[in-house]
Amino acid sequence: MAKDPVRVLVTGAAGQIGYALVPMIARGVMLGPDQPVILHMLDIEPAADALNGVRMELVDAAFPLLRDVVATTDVTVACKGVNVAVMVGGFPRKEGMERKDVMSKNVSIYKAQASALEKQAAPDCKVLVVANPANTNALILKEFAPSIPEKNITCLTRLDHNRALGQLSERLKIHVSEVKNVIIWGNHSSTQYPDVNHATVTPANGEEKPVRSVVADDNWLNTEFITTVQQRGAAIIKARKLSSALSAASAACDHIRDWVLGTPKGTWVSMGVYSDGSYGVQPGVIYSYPVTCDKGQWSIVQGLKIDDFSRQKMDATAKELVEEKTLAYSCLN
Ligand SMILES: NC(=O)c1ccc[n+]([C@@H]2O[C@H](COP(=O)([O-])OP(=O)(O)OC[C@H]3O[C@@H](n4cnc5c(N)ncnc54)[C@H](O)[C@@H]3O)[C@@H](O)[C@H]2O)c1
Ligand SMILES: O=C(O)C[C@H](O)C(=O)O
Repeated sequence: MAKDPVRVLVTGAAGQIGYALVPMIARGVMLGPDQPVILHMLDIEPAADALNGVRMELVDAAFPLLRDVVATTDVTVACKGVNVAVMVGGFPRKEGMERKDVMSKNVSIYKAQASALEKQAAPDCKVLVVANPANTNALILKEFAPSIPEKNITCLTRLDHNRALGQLSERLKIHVSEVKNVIIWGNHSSTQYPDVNHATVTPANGEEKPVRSVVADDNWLNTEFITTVQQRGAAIIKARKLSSALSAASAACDHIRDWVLGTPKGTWVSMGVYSDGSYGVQPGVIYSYPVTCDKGQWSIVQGLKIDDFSRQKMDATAKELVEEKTLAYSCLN
């Protein structure tokens, strides 16, 4: 018997990420090849024509899984009954801008959209915030939508996680699927800490080994690898004059797919989630942790050994998140 369709909201759907993301969702990349979807697309009035163009292309693409499309500039209509909300709408960083520069514009959007989601979305709606500053936008959304369970509000650090896997696979000249269990700790910003201390490499038909021993270059792992992953967003902006879009859309699909359908046994992924104090991170910020997912619920991987190098980097990114939170509230006053 065919499954009931799932309603997926994409805000900022007329933008770059939106344009890459909606066909992926309509093809089953996010929720599976047997899961029909109804796409809800929201953008603002100046982008209404472009949004209608995207809607027309979705019709023209004749996706078998796509049951309906709602394309609107009305946030109440957009959020009605949605089961998954991917919040991409906002203003992206341009070359030369720091992420803090987009803070004031974007946190006010997330405060306003929090109440629409709270009132209109399905009670079990899973929310993924992509727009920057992603962790702090997600925190504002959580704080202004108190009836949405906090476990249902997350932000995207899967792109950073995938970038770390990509760097290791390039360095080792192996396929990316042979590397797993990197961790992105903290903020989706240049203070994030990409940690390889628990990551492993498993060659086809080979034995699983720690990434550190296979790379055999601690200096590279502790310096260039980290800064390359931290600065990758800026490098893409410099090269494209636009921020990353196809990789962000793909990572958003990975994030929701693993959350809904589960992570493979023995594998964790990185997600920005509301801190419960795990690993000495203060509660009250959305911090990226290693998580496993089962039956639609994520859990933080516990008990990993943290050395002094990691501790200092995990604390630095937590400190930035606390500062961002203060700055966000000052922008809202
Ligand atoms: N977390 C990540 O890994 C990650 C990666 C890449 C980009 N981003 C962020 O994602 C966001 C989107 O990037 P993009 O390149 O698609 O930008 P974009 O400018 O191409 O698209 C953003 C869209 O949002 C719309 N928008 C603005 N205000 C809105 C509102 N109040 N409601 C609904 N829609 C609204 C705009 O009209 C535009 O169509 C940016 O904030 C960017 O920095 C995050
Ligand atoms: O860094 C940015 O502003 C863009 C985005 O968050 C990215 O990581 O590519």
